[in-house]
Amino acid sequence: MTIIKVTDEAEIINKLASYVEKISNDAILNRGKFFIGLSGGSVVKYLCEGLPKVNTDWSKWVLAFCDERVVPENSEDSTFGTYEKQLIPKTNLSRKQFIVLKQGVSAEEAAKDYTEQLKSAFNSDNFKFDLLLLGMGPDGHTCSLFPNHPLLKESTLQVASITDSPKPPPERITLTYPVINNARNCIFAISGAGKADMVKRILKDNEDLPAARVQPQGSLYWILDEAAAANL
Ligand SMILES: O=C(O)[C@H](O)[C@@H](O)[C@H](O)[C@H](O)COP(=O)(O)O
Repeated sequence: MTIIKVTDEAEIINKLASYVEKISNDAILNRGKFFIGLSGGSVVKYLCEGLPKVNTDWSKWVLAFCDERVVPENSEDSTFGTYEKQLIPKTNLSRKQFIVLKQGVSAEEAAKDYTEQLKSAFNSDNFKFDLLLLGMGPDGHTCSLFPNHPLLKESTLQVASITDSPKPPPERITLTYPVINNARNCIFAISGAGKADMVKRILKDNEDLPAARVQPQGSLYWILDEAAAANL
C-alpha cells in the first residue's frame, strides 16, 4: 500500500489525474482497453475536474460504477447522471462507453443485469478492472459496503444489491470484494477533517472496517490531503 499525502483538494485532483493517465496508458498499451470503476460522493468532483486534464486515448475507455444508486438517471442522486452532465462534455467520452444501471427495475434485478453487462464488457466472468477509484465515508464504508452489513461477507455475487443503505438513497448496487480485490489498481482519494478520525482508525489502528478490506491483488493507493491525514 502507498500512502500519498498532499496539501489540499486541488493537489488531490492533480495527483489522481496523473495516476489515471499512467494507469490508462499502460492498460491501453498492453491490453488495448482501459477498464475503470467510478464512485460517487466527493470522488465525482475530483474526477470531473481531474480527468479532463488526462492525456489518453478516450476511445479505449470502458467506464463502470463501483456502486450506483437505484434511481432514475435524471435524479440528482444518480452517480451516472452527474458524470453525464459534468464529465462527458469536458472529454471525448461518449455515453455508450459507460456501463449504466438498467432503469425501472428493482435493485436486485439491476444488480443481476449489471453483472451480465460486465460479463459482455469483459467478455469473461473474470471482472478484472485496471483501476477502481474509491471514496470512503466517515463511517469507513466504501462502495456501498457498510460496517457490519451482511454484504461484507458476500463471496458469490460479483455485483450485489442493497435496499437498506444507511447512506441515502437506500437502494443501490455495488461491486463486492471478490471483484474489488481482483483489480489491478485501487485508489482512495480522501479530503477534509471530517475523514481524519476514520483515516487514522483504518491506516494507523488497523481496524477491520469496510475500506480496510480493500486489499487488491494489484496496487493500492491512498491519496490524502493534510486535513484527512492529520491524525496519522
Ligand atoms: O454512493 C456514494 O456516495 C458513493 O458511491 C460512495 O461509495 C462514496 O464514494 C462514499 O460514500 C464516500 O462518499 P463521500 O466522499 O461523499 O464521503
